[in-house]
Amino acid sequence: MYHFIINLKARSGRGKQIWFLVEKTLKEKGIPYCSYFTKYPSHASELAKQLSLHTEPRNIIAVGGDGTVNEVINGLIPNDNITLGYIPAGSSNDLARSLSISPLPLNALETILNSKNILLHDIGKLECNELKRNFMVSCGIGFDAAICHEAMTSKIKKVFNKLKLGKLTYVGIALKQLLFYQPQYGTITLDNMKKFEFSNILFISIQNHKYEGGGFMFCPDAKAVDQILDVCIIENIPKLKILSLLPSAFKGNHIKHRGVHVMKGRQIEIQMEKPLAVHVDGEPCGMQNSINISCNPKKIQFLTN
Ligand SMILES: Nc1ncnc2c1ncn2[C@@H]1O[C@H](COP(=O)(O)OP(=O)(O)OP(=O)(O)O)[C@@H](O)[C@H]1O
Repeated sequence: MYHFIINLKARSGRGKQIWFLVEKTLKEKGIPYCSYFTKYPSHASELAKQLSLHTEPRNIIAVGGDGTVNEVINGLIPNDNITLGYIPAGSSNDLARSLSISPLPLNALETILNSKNILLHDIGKLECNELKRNFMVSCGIGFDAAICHEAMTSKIKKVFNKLKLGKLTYVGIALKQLLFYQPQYGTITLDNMKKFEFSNILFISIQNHKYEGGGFMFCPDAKAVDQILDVCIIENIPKLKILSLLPSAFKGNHIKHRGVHVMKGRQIEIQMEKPLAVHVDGEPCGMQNSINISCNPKKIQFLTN
């Protein structure tokens, strides 16, 4: 049985059009399904939790953006009876990009209905004080998270999304953040062994997948099945140079630049001088100066081609 958790508000309402198409096809094909609509932020977590408490096999399909999938995996209790599928309906869709899930909803639906392979997908885990949040794609601290924080409350994002210009909002917010952002001293410790110090960190991104932030290939070598996290640190680069560096990250060519460091680890500990914005899968997680990141030992079964 397919259980769809749908965020109709994703991409400023585009989720609604996408669900209309998907539901029409399910009805035409006579496929049994249940649908649940998110009514408020974090509702997807509650729905996923309730669905995963049952013992019979269930396919839980998230329809929305990366934020919706994030909420689903934060509620889901992974077990052998649960498989997760995804129909992208967001504005950045980094999960779909990384897993080569079609941006066309009916193609993504076909993949789910005809799925022959189950991918055992890693789940990243961010911990700081009381806070514990899982992630599918990435988490980050600094400049990139500050953009997520601002985008979440941006009225312009809603307008631009409706005009199918959602990415322009992020460009505008990124330019503004870059202008005022103060790079900071911080340390990163890998696997409780290797400690690195950086004097002027712009941001640190910790990733399961190679893409994040709407198509930036910050960690070209990341794989979401190896229980290893890839880390990209951008430090000590003049602001004007950042402007030329970021476009090169769409193809992963940023890693050749001085000031870009890519590393891997199973246990990542980050200490910053002052609290900075933190995100998981683009969802804000407050201001923190000390975070720990690792992979959950339990993976999630993901429906793929
Ligand atoms: N009914 C609702 N009303 C208001 N907000 C909601 C509702 N349902 C879910 N949300 C919130 O919508 C937010 C954004 O969802 P999502 O990330 O799926 O879409 P997006 O931002 O358009 O896409 P992307 O993350 O790919 O850019 C999430 O933070 C979630 O908590």
